[in-house]
Amino acid sequence: MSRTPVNVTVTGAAGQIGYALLFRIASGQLLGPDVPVRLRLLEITPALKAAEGTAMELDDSAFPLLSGIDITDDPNVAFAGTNVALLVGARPRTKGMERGDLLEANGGIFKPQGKAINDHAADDVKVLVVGNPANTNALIAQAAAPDVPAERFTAMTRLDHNRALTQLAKKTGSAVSDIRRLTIWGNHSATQYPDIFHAEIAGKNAAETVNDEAWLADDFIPTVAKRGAAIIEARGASSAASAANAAIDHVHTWVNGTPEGDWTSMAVPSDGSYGVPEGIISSFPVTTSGGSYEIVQGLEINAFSRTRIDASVQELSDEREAVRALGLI
Ligand SMILES: NC(=O)c1ccc[n+]([C@@H]2O[C@H](COP(=O)([O-])OP(=O)(O)OC[C@H]3O[C@@H](n4cnc5c(N)ncnc54)[C@H](O)[C@@H]3O)[C@@H](O)[C@H]2O)c1
Ligand SMILES: O=C(O)C[C@H](O)C(=O)O
Repeated sequence: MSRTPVNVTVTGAAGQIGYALLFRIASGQLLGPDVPVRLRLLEITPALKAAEGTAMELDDSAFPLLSGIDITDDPNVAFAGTNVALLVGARPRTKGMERGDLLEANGGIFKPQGKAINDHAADDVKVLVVGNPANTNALIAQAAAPDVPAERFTAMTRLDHNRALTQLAKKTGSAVSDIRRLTIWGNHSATQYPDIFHAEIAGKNAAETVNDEAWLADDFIPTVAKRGAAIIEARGASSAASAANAAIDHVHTWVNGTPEGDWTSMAVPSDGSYGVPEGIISSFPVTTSGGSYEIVQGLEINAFSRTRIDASVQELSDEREAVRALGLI
């Protein structure tokens, strides 16, 4: 291994997603088959032993690209020199918890982590927030890191993007690899809007190919938007391997670029594009190149899409107001 290892921090490393994610990072699927990685695992103190168990299994896998593993319950240590930060650990909603309680509990996690990233991460740090509510958790972390360029803080809607690809492929009898330019707009929540009006299937417009607005409104959109809840209902636990897969996809695309003529979906700080209020972390169509991303510009938004984008963006604005009122941003 001649290259300096890339430091990758994973929070919530002993959780379900962590277990599905770490082995794929160590095998080179996150950054590439020639990029050595050093893993930093952050957990809460009671879960350190479980994280150590996972680290033992990582050792036992003898991954040629894995140059070392550090385990800690201190964010300042976990984010020291980190190049890629995957913020997975979060406080789940429990019975009787109001939305405000959930945001406040997560503020207690993401604010100090944002500050630790601000104070200790490498200059080129890229942050992906997976832990829910992902968009607003990313906003909280970003607000606590004024010295890090805001655009380095992103949240994950790639799982929604991948879910939408498969639903559309099934409906049209095509392969997921035939589909390009699909977009998830807004929040990683049930208000998200999977948009196929600019998508193409084997070069033909997807909405025209489907030609079934009732299916779009009553089947496709709710199936994608409520898929997380459907998985919880079926498994008794939230999606883990598919979420880890999407996290790998998100960072891999961010670092290595989108294919020519295609784009992906990432929740990123809005620059005001498409009427989305500046600063909220909302999902957009983005292209990536050379380790940076750009929001795709100039798409025509029809009335069907406008209503749905606005509804999801309104939810994000409300979440921003709620965390502002709690003093979290
Ligand atoms: N954005 C998405 O598409 C998406 C998809 C699936 C799941 N999720 C979310 O990802 C999160 C993790 O899911 P999971 O199934 O791995 O949950 P999990 O409960 O199995 O694991 C979470 C882990 O985070 C740890 N943790 C809690 N607070 C922490 C802190 N302050 N610092 C470090 N670690 C901490 C816990 O100890 C636990 O090990 C959840 O919020 C879930 O809702 C998001
Ligand atoms: O953890 C959840 O609430 C669901 C998760 O965000 C998912 O989309 O699978």
